[in-house]
Amino acid sequence: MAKTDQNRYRLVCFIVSVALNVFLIANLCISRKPLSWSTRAAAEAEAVASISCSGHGRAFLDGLIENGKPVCECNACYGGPDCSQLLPNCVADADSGDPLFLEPFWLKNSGRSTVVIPGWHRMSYDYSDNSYISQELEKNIRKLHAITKNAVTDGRYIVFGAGSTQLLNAAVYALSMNMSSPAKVVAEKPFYPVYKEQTEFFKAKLFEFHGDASLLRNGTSNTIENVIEFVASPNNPDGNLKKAVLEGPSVKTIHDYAYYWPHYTAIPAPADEDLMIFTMSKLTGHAGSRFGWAIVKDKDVYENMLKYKSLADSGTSKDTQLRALKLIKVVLEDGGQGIFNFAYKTMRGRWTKLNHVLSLSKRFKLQEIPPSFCKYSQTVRGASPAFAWLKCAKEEDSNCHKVLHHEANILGREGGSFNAEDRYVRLSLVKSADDFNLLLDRLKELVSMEEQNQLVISF
Ligand SMILES: Cc1ncc(COP(=O)(O)O)c(C=O)c1O
Repeated sequence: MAKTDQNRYRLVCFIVSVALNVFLIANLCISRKPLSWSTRAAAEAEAVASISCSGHGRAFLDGLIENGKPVCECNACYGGPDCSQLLPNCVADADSGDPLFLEPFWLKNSGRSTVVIPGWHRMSYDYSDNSYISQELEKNIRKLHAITKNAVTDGRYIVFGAGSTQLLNAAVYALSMNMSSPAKVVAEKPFYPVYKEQTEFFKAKLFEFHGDASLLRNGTSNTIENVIEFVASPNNPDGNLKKAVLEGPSVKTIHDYAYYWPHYTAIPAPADEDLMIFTMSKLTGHAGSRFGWAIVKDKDVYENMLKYKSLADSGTSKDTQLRALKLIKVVLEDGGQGIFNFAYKTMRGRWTKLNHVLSLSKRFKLQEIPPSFCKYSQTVRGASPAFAWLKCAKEEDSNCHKVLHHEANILGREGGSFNAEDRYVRLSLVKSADDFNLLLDRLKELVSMEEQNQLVISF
């Protein structure tokens, strides 16, 4: 190389190296820039998180304050200032479907899932496109279904609701608006009680609750007109994957997919129905945030649901939408692996333990759900339902809820609430570990009493 070329080469190297150093130092300075207005919020959040409630409760920023500190809110059956005391003779409450089993996942992922909401955040009724819906959230919901392989969203409209509860009724309104006579709203038993309760409570000229769908199926064909059928799959209470029992030109179906997540069921294929409803409550466990969404094929139905939403509450809270966006982004970060593995392992573990305890009983029978192939995990998966649908097998135990309550201090939900026989009782498996462990202990005692009684009889 000639001397002048060598000098030119050295000069270029020198300039590149100086530029690189300037860039790196500038970057370092920017990333080290101290936070300003958000530090106070972060300090408050960390202070409340550091309050110890013995692992049996939690203190919250908006909880009651005593001696200048938020107080511990204890899990059921625990008390005392730090929730360390187990309360004697406390009822094992397995009634509600409060999905607190997911709380440990979010405690472990506090950093990734925290949102800071400044006082000026989205004060308007609308987003800048004059809608009530965050486009970014809608985009991420579509991605979520694509990675989970549980629903088709291409070419569909999405409506947000205050939980899926609100969307269930919005869907009944929207579907019944174009029917020639009041819609008969039905569901095959056993069904989620809110379908009946809500339809009857919001009584309108457009629709009425008509009971069990299978009774209509068995009737004459002209009764299957202007019908709206609710189908929950997996079903609440029994965890079965279900299809509509009615079909025909004037039958509309609302597919409630609250539990169609890898936590609770194998995903056999993406759902591809005209009207599908999902909820954050059972996906991330944030029932308190009240966020659900409907995926709708028909434009008129979508617009009627939007109209319902606009008149009911002028759109879903922007704070809720921001939180939902953050949580869904955490789910998406690792393709769902983190939350879906945690949730499936927890639910599967609970189901296995429950089966083990009840396999020793002749008096109580659990529903059977066979293993099946899951498109999400690409494996065959054993059952992991959200609820146990327990049957009292003995003739005289005709009210299973009463049997559990009187003999074992367990609170379930009567079969009758689901339009089924009271010989069945639903036990929630999605609550906190404290709730589940107490339920399991009480069932163990009940089954061991059965074994002792049998020993006495055989002597
Ligand atoms: C089958 C079913 N659908 C809908 C809901 C309502 O959920 P949310 O209003 O919290 O979205 C529930 C809640 O338990 C449910 O079990």
